[in-house]
Amino acid sequence: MTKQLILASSSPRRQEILKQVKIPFTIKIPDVDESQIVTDDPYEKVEQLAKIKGSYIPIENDNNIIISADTVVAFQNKIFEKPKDKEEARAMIRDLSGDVHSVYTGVMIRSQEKEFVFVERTEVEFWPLSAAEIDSYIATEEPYDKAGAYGIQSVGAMFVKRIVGDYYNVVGLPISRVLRELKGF
Ligand SMILES: Cc1cn([C@H]2C[C@H](O)[C@@H](COP(=O)(O)OP(=O)(O)OP(=O)(O)O)O2)c(=O)[nH]c1=O
Repeated sequence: MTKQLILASSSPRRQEILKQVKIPFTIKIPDVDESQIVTDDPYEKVEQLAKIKGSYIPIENDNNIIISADTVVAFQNKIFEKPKDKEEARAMIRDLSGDVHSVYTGVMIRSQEKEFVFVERTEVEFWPLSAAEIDSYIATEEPYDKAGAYGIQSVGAMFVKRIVGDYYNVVGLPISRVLRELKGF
């Protein structure tokens, strides 16, 4: 029997990535309070949030497979989620400027029989950025619905000098690992 994939995410980027690999899926949006996870460890944070999001969606039959994810940016000992305003976005990009940070995405894959959770990390290096570059970027809509206040897939691409790891992990869904793990379901 064919499996029915359900993406438990409101993120348009995660939807786009899954569409790109031409797997049919439906969307259900988890309504969870992300602030309930209080930890200084980015790995633990995305792992736990992916689990909470994935567990929120009910499994209706044994064909259902649910995929959920959570992404954060980690720089030194700080975790950057979505900036709440312009000042926070500016502070995040300033911190990331001229330095290397990590992007962590936690993923949960869940069926009636089993569940599997994993975390991927991608290293991203930013060019040193001028105050004018940062100001013109935070004046756009782009930073505000993205962890770390930038989108590598959009205008934020101009900040990126180098990455090590899966590009799609930065955008919010490490698709090649997801596809590999799905074979076990
Ligand atoms: C670093 C980075 C993050 N992001 C996005 C991916 C995620 O959508 C978002 C991090 O927020 P998340 O809380 O992981 O996800 P979400 O709230 O957008 O969606 P949902 O919880 O419903 O699944 O940041 C980019 O689009 N590009 C980037 O370069």
